[in-house]
Amino acid sequence: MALIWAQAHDGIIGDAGSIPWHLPEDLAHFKAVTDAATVVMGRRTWDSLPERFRPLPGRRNVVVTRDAGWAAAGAERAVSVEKALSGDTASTEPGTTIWVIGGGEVYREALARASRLEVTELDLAVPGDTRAPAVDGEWTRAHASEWMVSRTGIRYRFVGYERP
Ligand SMILES: CCc1nc(N)nc(N)c1OCCCOc1ncccc1N1CCC(C(F)(F)F)CC1
Repeated sequence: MALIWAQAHDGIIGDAGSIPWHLPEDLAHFKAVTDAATVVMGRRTWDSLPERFRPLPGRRNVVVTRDAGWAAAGAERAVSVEKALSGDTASTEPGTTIWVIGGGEVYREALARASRLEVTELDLAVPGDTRAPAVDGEWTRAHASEWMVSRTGIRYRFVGYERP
């Protein structure tokens, strides 16, 4: 299973339930990487999705929430990341990756079982209340693009990590 996120300086990924920047190139990257896969997200991330992307088109959407009464059109519910990964969700066709797409709590819960990280790094300092999980020494960097400049002027790059 893999995690994908976009972070500014200090690992900031969100502020008050939304992403405090607009980086169109990252949306395109996210769309391309997670296309046709199964995505697992926390309920707050589900709520943060723009209406037209709820559910994320062309993907199985699994929402992690302890609220047994929660339901939403286009979403499957799981009580934990563990259950989301081991339930019938995991029966997605072999070879398709399960992508954990946010937010902070779900990343932390999923990291221990992840073998791949796709991180968009933004050269941007913004205030935020949510941080990406720490990427420690167990991870090796599998790829890193050169720094690019977004049409919005933000410098960014795509970095991938792997571990056995
Ligand atoms: C893109 C934001 C993003 N970037 C990376 N690298 N990793 C993520 N985990 C991630 O957060 C996905 C869930 C939040 O997503 C959005 N939050 C606010 C506005 C828009 C979105 N997107 C736009 C693209 C859309 C499509 F279906 F086209 F992919 C899905 C919803």
